[in-house]
Amino acid sequence: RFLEYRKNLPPGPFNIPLLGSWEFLRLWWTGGSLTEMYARLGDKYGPIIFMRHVLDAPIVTIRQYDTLKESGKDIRLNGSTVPYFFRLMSDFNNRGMSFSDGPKWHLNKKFAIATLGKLGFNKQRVMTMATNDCSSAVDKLLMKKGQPVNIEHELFGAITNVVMQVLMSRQFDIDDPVFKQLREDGVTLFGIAAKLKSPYDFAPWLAYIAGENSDARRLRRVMDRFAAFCNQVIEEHEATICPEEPRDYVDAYLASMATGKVSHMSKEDLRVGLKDMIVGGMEGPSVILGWLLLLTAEHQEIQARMVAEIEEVIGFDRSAVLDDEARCPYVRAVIVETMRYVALTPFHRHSVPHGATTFRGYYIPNGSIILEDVHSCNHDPAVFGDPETFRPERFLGERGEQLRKHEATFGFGPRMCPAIAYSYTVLFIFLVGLLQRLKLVLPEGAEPQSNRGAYNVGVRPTQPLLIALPR
Ligand code: HEM
Repeated sequence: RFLEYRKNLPPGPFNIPLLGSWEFLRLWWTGGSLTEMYARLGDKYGPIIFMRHVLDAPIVTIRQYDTLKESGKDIRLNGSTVPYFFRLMSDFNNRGMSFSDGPKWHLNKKFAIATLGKLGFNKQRVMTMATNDCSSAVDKLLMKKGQPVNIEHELFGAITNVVMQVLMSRQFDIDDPVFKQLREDGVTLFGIAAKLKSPYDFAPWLAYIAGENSDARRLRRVMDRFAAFCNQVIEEHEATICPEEPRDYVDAYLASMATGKVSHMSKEDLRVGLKDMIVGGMEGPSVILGWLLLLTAEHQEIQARMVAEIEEVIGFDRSAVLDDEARCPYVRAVIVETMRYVALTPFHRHSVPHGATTFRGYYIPNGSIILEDVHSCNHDPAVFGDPETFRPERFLGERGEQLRKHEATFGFGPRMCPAIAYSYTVLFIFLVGLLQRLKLVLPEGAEPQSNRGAYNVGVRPTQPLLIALPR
């Protein structure tokens, strides 16, 4: 470790041996914001910052678009199997997608992108499913008769059911105890995954003696419940599959596995990968939709401009179809601006799993945690001018198209979210479907939403209440 200190490490603040950087200690003590801390350090040290955490654990933070784009392409900086909790979430066997790496991850991800493209992520099919789910959500909101509703909760079932159909041809009632448990487990999983370091990274055996309420035991229970659920889904599919006509993602995987031509595929990999997609598919779209509607309610002038565009292009009597997305540039701009402004996952966490490496001439130690500071990219004043203002117009026209590249919510390079096109389509359908029939307002006295909401891998709205009135 001493020799490591003498290498050409990236710049960063002073580290106290074994205790790590004073900056982390202060953050832990004062409960400050990680994004603000890195904004301050970035001004001083530049786009690559080196710090140590407790027990000297190396943390390399990468900031700003150009640097992030370059590091995103470097597969050595995009591993996922160093933290103990990540290994637990990939079954300690490098399975699935979100918490695995190496050639097997690459092949599983390639399969997922290709299959989801052919199946439900085929835009027209997603549009039809989303339209139906959105329409029943609007009916439910109208039944609230102007009472403030927790919009994230109300729409969670509708938007999540679209991805559930694509993955496993299932729809759930929002009060279904299985669905509720899946959601709760997804939130717990993200909460634990957000921790920068855990004692189990240094001493995995601690997990054997940890108490019932420790993170290790809680996560183990979450994983067991996901395993039981996914195994049941897989068994049901095996009993009813018709390999020539896959109904959903699980069918497609089983059919491909049965050909025997693909050595990286197994039922265990399917189980863990399915868990990754359920968790990703539940959390991302529902939280972003909540933000989208709250910001729409807060900025009435933006809502009015969207409604005018919808009226002109689609009208109020028919649902949106495939071509409408391109014909409603302002609605699209509002969705992109929401992604940028909120920066749902302000830090993407990867790691360096197989030996030390270098980046832009700097030495990056083996086992380093790589933090991609997405917030710095989405809120770069040099690129966006007024990043703290919610201003969808910035994404209109040719300049807007150029600017979209700097919006980094879905990540960079090979580690990018596999469901980007799907997410934009579903959000478009829901936003149009809701605005065609509802006027959204904030309850009286509600505070404007802050994008510094509670951080739990993703940033959730502080107060997700709004009123839906018939239009
Ligand atoms: C608005 C919606 C969504 C947002 C904002 C979002 C965001 C993200 C982000 C930030 C990552 C990590 C990128 C990185 O580590 O660099 C990711 C990865 C992932 N997402 Fe999404 N996501 C969304 C929707 C979905 C949906 C609907 C699914 C399920 C089908 C999904 C499945 C996944 C999976 C499996 C990964 C892991 C990919 C990998 O590590 O290689 N996401 N997503």
